[in-house]
Amino acid sequence: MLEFDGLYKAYDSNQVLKGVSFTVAPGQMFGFCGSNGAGKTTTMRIAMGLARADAGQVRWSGQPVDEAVRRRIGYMPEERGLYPKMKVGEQLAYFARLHGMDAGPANRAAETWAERMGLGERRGDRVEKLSLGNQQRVQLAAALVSEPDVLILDEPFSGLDPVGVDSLAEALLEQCRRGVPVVFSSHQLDLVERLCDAVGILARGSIVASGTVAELRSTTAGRQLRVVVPDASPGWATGVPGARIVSEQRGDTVLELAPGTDDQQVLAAALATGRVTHFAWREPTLVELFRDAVTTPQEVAA
Ligand SMILES: Nc1ncnc2c1ncn2[C@@H]1O[C@H](COP(=O)(O)OP(=O)(O)OP(=O)(O)O)[C@@H](O)[C@H]1O
Repeated sequence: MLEFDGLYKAYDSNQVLKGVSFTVAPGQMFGFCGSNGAGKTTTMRIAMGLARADAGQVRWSGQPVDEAVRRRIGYMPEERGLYPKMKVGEQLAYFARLHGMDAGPANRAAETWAERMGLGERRGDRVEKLSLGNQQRVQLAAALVSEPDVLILDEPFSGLDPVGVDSLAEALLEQCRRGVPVVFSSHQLDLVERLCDAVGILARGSIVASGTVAELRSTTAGRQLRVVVPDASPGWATGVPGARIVSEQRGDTVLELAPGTDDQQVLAAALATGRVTHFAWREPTLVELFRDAVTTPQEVAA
């Protein structure tokens, strides 16, 4: 288990982290979300020993993460960290050696990962000659080349084209299948929703929502119903008891139903205004859950 336990961090008077706690199980893909400046990078940097927490601890398998443990962590920093003049293959082998691999296996792993990230033909090129997206792939390969026990990746998908996203996603899912806990930060919430078994949303210095996307959905305040009545008179749902109109656009209405409200009453009201072509409960997307979590004043721990 990778545990982030009660992390506090202030930069001068800016109290960035106020008790950040979450756990990532072996084989779990954890999406770490939060607005710009919420403290995701700071949290990851603390795990990697690049920033010091004022309080709290990061543990792996019950042990505080120290330099020896960090050698077993594949990390992708937000600021990236490649040597521009070094060739792709040499660079990957170098990172593998840094993590303790011998020369032979390091060279083989470099070859394998260059190939897997679609960089096979660029192995002999200097990194600075590559496009930004391809440099990103090298950076990812550098995090994966030592077959780490844990992966901590700061916005690994940013800047990748759809093919790059797919090859990285597949590589990460494979790591999860090997039992590696993977935590990555991202603003691409559709991707997080698609890939992650668990999500943590950081806001106001702590995790305000965490769990599977299904769990986050079950803790949202109201249930939403989408009703389409193409010929409806505007505002038809205004008088339906327990229903609040969230949006209404040319007969396409989203309603939030208070607990205990009978959806059949809503259906009857809809039928009374015209022909109903769509009537279904609507699952909030992660984007909507995120907006809700970062704007809700009280903290919602799941
Ligand atoms: N070295 C530093 N010195 C002073 N303040 C810092 C330092 N590093 C980060 N901060 C501040 O800490 C806060 C959190 O920044 P951080 O980079 O961790 O957020 P983030 O969630 O990763 O944001 P983003 O999504 O924009 O990358 C910000 O207010 C930032 O200005």
